[in-house]
Amino acid sequence: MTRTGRPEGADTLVVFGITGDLARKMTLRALYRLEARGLLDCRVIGVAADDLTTADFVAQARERVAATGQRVDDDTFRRFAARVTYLHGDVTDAALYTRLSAEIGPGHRTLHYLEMPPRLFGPIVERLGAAGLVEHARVAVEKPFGKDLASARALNARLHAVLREDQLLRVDHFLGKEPVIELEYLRFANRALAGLWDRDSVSAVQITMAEDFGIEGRGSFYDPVGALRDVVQNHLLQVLAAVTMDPPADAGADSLRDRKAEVLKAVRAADPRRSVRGQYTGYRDTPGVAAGSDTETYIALRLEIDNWKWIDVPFFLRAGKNLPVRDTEVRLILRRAPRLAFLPTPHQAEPNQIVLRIDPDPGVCLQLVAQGEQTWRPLHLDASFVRDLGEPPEPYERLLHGALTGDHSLFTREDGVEEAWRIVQPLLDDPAPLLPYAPGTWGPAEAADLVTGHPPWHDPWTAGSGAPAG
Ligand SMILES: NC(=O)C1=CN([C@@H]2O[C@H](COP(=O)(O)OP(=O)(O)OC[C@H]3O[C@@H](n4cnc5c(N)ncnc54)[C@H](OP(=O)(O)O)[C@@H]3O)[C@@H](O)[C@H]2O)C=CC1
Ligand SMILES: O=C1O[C@H](COP(=O)(O)O)[C@@H](O)[C@H](O)[C@H]1O
Repeated sequence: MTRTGRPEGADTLVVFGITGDLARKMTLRALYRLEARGLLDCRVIGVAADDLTTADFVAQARERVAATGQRVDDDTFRRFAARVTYLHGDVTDAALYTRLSAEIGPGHRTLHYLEMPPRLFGPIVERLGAAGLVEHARVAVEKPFGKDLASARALNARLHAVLREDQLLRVDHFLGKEPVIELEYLRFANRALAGLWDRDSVSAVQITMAEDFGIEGRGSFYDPVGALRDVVQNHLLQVLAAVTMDPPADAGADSLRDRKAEVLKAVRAADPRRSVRGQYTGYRDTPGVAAGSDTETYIALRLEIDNWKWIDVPFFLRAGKNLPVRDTEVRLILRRAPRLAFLPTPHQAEPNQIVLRIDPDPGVCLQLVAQGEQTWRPLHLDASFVRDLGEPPEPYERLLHGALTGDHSLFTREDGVEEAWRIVQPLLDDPAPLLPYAPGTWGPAEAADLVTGHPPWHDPWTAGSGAPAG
C-alpha cells in the first residue's frame, strides 16, 4: 500500500472538522475500514464546533459509517470507538489548543488532518505552531489549495512559516485512486505500452471526467469555484502528469513528484481561445447559486507539452456536471496505420486507442481493428482491475493510511500545485464565453470545434461492456 523510505508513523490522528460533510461521507468510513483491516494504529482525536460528548460523537459516527452503505461489525466498531476522543471548541481560539495539547500529551507523533473550510487552514496551522503542536507532527490539508496562483503561493508561504514541506500533505483524492497509481506501473513495467507512449505513436490524448449529476446540495460550495478549479486544476492535471511524466529515478516520493513537477513545468499555459465553458440549464435555480451566476459546470480545453516526448501532441481535457454518464478516463489515440492495398475497404480504419478507465470499474482497454464481412470492426482487449487484480482500498482509506505513515507519494508538492495553477491561470483571468447546454448532453456543441483536425471526442468506454458508448 505504500512506497519505501517513509518516516515514522503517527501514533495520534487529530481530525479537525470531524462533524463535517467530508467526514460524514468519507473519513469515518475510511477510518473504520482501516480498523477492520488492522491498519489503524493510533488514537483519534476529533475536533469540531458542535458541543458533543465523546459518547455522543461515537454514536453519531457509527450511524454515519452505516449510512455510507458500509456494513458495521460490532467488534470492529468497538475497537475503533476505543481510540476516539471528541474535543469541541472554536479553532480560532487559542484555548482550544491548550486543551488539545493536554489531550495529546508529550512525546507523540501526530498527524493533524484539516478537513475544514479552507480559509481556516492558515489560522489553524499558526495556532498549532504557537501551541508547540507541530514538532514531530505532519499536517494534511484538504482541497482546495488556493483559488488561483497568487493565493496558492500565499497559502504555501503562510504554511511554510510554521511547517517544513516534508511535514505538509496536500490532499488530492485522485492520487488515492488505484488506476491513477497503477499508471506508473502500467506505463513503465510493460514494454507493450512503454514502446507506444510518446509522440511517435500517439496523435492525441483525451481526458474526460463526465458526471451524470448536477451540484444539488452543494450550490454554495460550487458556485464560487466552478469546474476548472473543482476538478481540472487539481485532479485532471495530476492525471495528466501521471500520463506524461518520465519514469521516477527511485521509489522515493520526491523522485515521483520531481517527475510530475518537471512535466507540468513543460505544459504551456492554457489558451482561453482553446477552451470552451458551459453551464447546464437550470443550474442558476439551484439553492446556493448566485442569481445570474457565470460559473461553468463544464469546461473543455486543449493543452500542449513543450518537451521532446510530447511536442505536437494535443491533450484535450473536458469535465462536466450533468453529462450523459459518469465516467473518468484517459484515451490515447494512436497514429493511423497507412492505407494498405490488401485491406478490406478503401477507407481507413479508426486508429488504435489505449483507454485507462479511472471510474467506474477501473480498467484498461486496447482498441484494435479487425475486419469482418469486408468492413472494419473494432476489437477491444479489455481488463477490469477489480476482476483481475482484486478490490483495492478506497481512495480515502489509502490517503489516510498514507498520511499516517508519511507516504508523501500520495500527496501533491508545492511546485506541482503551483505549476498546475500557472497552467490554468489564463483561463481564470480571461474566461471563454459561457455557453448553455442541456442536462444529459455532452456539453456545448462548440466543444467539438476544439478538436478540429484531430479525432472527435470519443464517448467513454462504458463499464463492463468493453465497448465504447457511442
Ligand atoms: N464535502 C465534500 O464532499 C468534500 C470536502 N472537501 C474539503 O474538505 C474540507 C471540509 O469540507 P466539508 O466537510 O464539506 O465542510 P463542512 O462545512 O461540512 O464541515 C466543516 C467542519 O469544520 C468545523 N468547523 C467550521 N468552523 C469551525 C470553527 N471555527 N471551529 C471549530 N470547528 C469548525 C465544523 O464543525 P461543526 O459541524 O461542529 O460546526 C465541521 O466539522 C474543505 O476543505 C472541503 O473543500 C474535499 C472533498 C470533498
Ligand atoms: O473533488 C471532487 O471530486 C468529485 C468527483 O470525485 P469522484 O472520486 O467521485 O470521481 C466531484 O464530484 C466534486 O465536484 C469535486 O469537488
